[in-house]
Amino acid sequence: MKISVVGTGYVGLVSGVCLAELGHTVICVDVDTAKVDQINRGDSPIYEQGLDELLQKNLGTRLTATTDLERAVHETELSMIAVGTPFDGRAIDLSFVRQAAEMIGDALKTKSAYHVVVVKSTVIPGTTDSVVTPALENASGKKAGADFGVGMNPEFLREGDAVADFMRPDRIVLGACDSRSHGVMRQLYEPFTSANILSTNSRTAEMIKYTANSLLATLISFSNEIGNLCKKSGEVDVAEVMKGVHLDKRLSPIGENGRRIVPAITTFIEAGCGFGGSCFPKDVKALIAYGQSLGESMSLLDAVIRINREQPGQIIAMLKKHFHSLQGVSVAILGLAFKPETDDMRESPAIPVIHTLVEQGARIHAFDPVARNEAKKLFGDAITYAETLEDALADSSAVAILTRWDAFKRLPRLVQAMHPQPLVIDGRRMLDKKDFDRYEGIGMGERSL
Ligand SMILES: NC(=O)c1ccc[n+]([C@@H]2O[C@H](COP(=O)([O-])OP(=O)(O)OC[C@H]3O[C@@H](n4cnc5c(N)ncnc54)[C@H](O)[C@@H]3O)[C@@H](O)[C@H]2O)c1
Ligand SMILES: O=c1ccn([C@@H]2O[C@H](COP(=O)(O)OP(=O)(O)O[C@H]3O[C@H](CO)[C@@H](O)[C@H](O)[C@H]3O)[C@@H](O)[C@H]2O)c(=O)[nH]1
Repeated sequence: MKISVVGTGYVGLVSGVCLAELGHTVICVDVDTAKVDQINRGDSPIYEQGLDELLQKNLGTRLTATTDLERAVHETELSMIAVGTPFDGRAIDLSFVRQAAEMIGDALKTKSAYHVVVVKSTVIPGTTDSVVTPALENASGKKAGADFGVGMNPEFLREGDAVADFMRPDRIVLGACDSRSHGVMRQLYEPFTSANILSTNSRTAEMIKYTANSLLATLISFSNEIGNLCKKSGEVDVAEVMKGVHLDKRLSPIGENGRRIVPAITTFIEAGCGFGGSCFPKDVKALIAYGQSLGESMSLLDAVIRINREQPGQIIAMLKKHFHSLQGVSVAILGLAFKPETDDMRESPAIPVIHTLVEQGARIHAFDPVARNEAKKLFGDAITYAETLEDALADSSAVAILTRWDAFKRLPRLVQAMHPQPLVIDGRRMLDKKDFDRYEGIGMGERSL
């Protein structure tokens, strides 16, 4: 199938490259000439495991990039809109989606063959039907359903695992205005014979995406609230508590052989220093705003966001337990991006942690295996940036782990060689307390083993 993907950010580029790998012919379109040129050189503008290899493998044969949206629409059967939908504090900003739809509609004006337009961006329920479809109809002078198809296909990939998630989807949600559009959209994913495909209307597809992210964010804030309580209640460890809770057969069913089926919920229950990234904070806030615009209080999701906003403060509180003042204290911060395997700093818990520590006079030596350049754009000279884990630890009085990078598992050996050992603050509960002289873990009560 011939596909054009409009927007070459995380979602657009990963989708375009992976669809080409599946055998489709893909034209990636972006308004950003520098990005387009970079893609055409075989160099991905984003850091994502395995993406460069697949890009280089398919480039020039099944994959090309361009700024010429009109040509891309004319040469393909389906266009995917994968542009940003930032949250402006009150509602999601649909200007990029609207603009992309108008540009596609303009191109459809001079195209006689049937074309399907699919929204892949995360948009609030009703957007595809009441914003995208009218924009396409007005610009093209044609009628949705009769002259062209429209659909909504939310994306569930995780940054850092985006290629693997796209290539092995656990579900594909297809919303569309009619069965013809549904049929064309199904062809996109024909190679995925074992994925669950849920066909519905666009409004439901839009709601599924927000609900999925809101549930995961809720699980995290729930674990963090319980973790903060465990921390204060003595010999209690949130990791053990969650294990005990999730052995409930209603959460982790038992199969016919008497063994547990893959536990239903084993992830997103890890207490930590909070969730970040370009999706959870934005999507939960957007759903709250949408719900409140319809008269719903959305109080549960409001609490999810409030707990998350306060959670990085746990790192500061643990440090303050050990240092009378943070003035002049040398702190190694490990992990700057919002999670491992990405250089994405958007809404990273490291941002409030570092700003607070700098305000209180601490000296920060920060290390992240891939996010150093992105972090420099945010913190400039206010902190120093280590090249290696060893370099970050040198002369530190405290070490705070903010993301779960595998590389940080070397920490016990490195810390044990230091005299005196720095205080270790484990914001992701990835290390063993027993390996350190002085250790504080999120959600781990004072005297827990
Ligand atoms: N990042 C993720 O992990 C993720 C996962 C699932 C869903 N989403 C959703 O997917 C959407 C895109 O997110 P992203 O992170 O890929 O965004 P992004 O900001 O990384 O990329 C958007 C791209 O669209 C381009 N663009 C804007 N207007 C354009 C136009 N008119 N024509 C062509 N290109 C245009 C921009 O130049 C940019 O390259 C958002 O709605 C987001 O919520 C993101
Ligand atoms: O038990 C956990 C799991 C995650 N996190 C944090 O949650 C955030 C988000 O993590 P993750 O979900 O792995 O990353 P994203 O790339 O933001 O992916 C989410 O957001 C995407 C964009 O909508 C969706 O497509 C994905 O399905 C959804 O998992 C990160 O800051 C993690 O540190 C925790 O604190 N505890």
